[in-house]
Amino acid sequence: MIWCVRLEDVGRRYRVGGPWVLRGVDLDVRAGTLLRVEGGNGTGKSTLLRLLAGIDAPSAGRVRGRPRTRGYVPERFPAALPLPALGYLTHLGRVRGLGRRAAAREGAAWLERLGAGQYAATRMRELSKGSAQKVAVAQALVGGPELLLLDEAWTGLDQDARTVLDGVVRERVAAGGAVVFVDHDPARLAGAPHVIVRVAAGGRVAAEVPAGARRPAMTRIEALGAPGAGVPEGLPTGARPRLTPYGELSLTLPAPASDAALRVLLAARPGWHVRSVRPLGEWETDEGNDEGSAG
Ligand SMILES: Nc1ncnc2c1ncn2[C@@H]1O[C@H](COP(=O)(O)OP(=O)(O)OP(=O)(O)O)[C@@H](O)[C@H]1O
Repeated sequence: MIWCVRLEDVGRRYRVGGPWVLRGVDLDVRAGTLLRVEGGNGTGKSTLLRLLAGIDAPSAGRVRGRPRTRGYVPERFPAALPLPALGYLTHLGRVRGLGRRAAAREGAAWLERLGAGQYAATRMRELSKGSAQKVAVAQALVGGPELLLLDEAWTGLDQDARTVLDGVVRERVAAGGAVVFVDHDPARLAGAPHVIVRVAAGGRVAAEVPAGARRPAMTRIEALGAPGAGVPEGLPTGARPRLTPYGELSLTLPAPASDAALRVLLAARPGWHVRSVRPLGEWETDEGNDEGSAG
């Protein structure tokens, strides 16, 4: 099974000699999976999400293989900005590599979908709490992040927007993204998480697969290209390519994304000859993960 980001023996404390908030944490966040993080107040759930997001660094251990595109909704969104909502989203989209028009289009679409389209031109600091939270969610979604981290992102949203966010989470996971969320409502996305991560006081973290949950279906595509060919551009989120100098390509990816990957291979010039497409066994591993970089 492929992973998207991995924590290895990670510890975090906020001052030298201070108490460990997280300690000895080993955790795989795999492509195409939904993880729910649980634990009492102050146990370190937000700290865990910040480490996964890369906006905080571990005091011990390491983080490997963080995907390039990440979206993060913090527990408290700093909304007191003088920018209009859509201007802010467009700016973020550009930071994530979209062109100006594409970034503006995507930002507007997310505002619309979350029911905040009428606030596109409103300065962020003038937004109501609920509308600011919609912008907080939209900013995490612009650019279609491979890894999405939601820290109580539903809090403050109206019921319609909560339902939209539930749907978006399911869509991201089905498209091969990984989503990690914290929410105080135990019924949030009930039955959907593939993994429950429990953070205990003292910083120990245990991950378990809930009864009845199945690993997401994965596919492996083998293809042959020209010797020396590079990895084709535009592969879907969550696709892990391994390529030999002889042009032998092995792609492991969440099953729902396999059609999109095949389209990329067939449209590429010079082309790829697809040799096989097969479902991966539920526990089959992908040894090709070792290229993950230290974070
Ligand atoms: N920037 C910081 N500086 C110092 N201590 C911090 C910092 N951030 C968090 N902490 C401490 O780390 C511990 C864990 O905090 P964290 O916010 O990660 O917990 P949490 O499980 O998300 O809590 P809650 O459920 O209340 O949101 C707390 O004791 C908190 O006071």
